[in-house]
Amino acid sequence: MNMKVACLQMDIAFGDIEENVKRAAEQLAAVMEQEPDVVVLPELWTTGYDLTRLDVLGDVDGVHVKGVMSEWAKAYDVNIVGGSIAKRTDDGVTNTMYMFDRSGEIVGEYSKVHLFQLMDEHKFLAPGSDEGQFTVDNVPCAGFICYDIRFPEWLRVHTSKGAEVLFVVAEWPLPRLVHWRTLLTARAIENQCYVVACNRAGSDPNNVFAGHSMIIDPWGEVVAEAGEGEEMLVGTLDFAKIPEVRRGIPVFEDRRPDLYK
Ligand SMILES: O=C(O)CCC(=O)C(=O)O
Repeated sequence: MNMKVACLQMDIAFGDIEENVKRAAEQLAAVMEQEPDVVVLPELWTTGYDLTRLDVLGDVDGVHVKGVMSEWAKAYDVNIVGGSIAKRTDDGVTNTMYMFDRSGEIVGEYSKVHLFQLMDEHKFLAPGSDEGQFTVDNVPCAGFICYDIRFPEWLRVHTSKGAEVLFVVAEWPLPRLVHWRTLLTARAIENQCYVVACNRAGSDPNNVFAGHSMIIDPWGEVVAEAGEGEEMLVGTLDFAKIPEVRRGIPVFEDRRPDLYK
């Protein structure tokens, strides 16, 4: 079985939700000509890192943007891994990913559990505590947000439970591009699964972002990689590769959970 995935590596207008919804809608319409099964958006794609204004910009219970993405999924008959948005509740603002199936139903929700202190996330966001497991056309998947990829044990929790595709959405800065590429590749190799990573392009008042969205196979080979600018990255996952790689090097059988979790 194959699955065609598309990452919308968009530039994000700082704090301008209306403009960002318009930009995403345009990229989505354009990429649908390639008939992907799944479309992935970047982290905080409606607001960017406008952290000091998230108490105002945050989407109350995610209702507005959930509605927009649900309509897109239905209209295009496509699964959507909805990047993340600032979700506002009485308990604070979370950096939250919503996943939709082709009928526009929400099939998953995940709030970033590792907040990135270097960019002050811990001062403005509340951490999540739930796992981001979901299925796309019956394939078990999991969602992660940016800094999460520095915590291999968190991704392993999900692959141990069967995830075959790890979707990563990010606003990863350019100065650490080498970490982005290396960590994503390592996560694919050690988990012997696909990694689909959608980063943003462009800059905000504090950072220049790396782009370089990537699709990596279970052997660690790059299926597709974007450049630094705005781009729609499309690639095909071939699920026959997962058992092939796992048969060759049976990492999951050889683990010693009696010594470590
Ligand atoms: O870990 C990094 O270097 C980048 C993380 C990040 O930018 C984020 O989590 O938003």
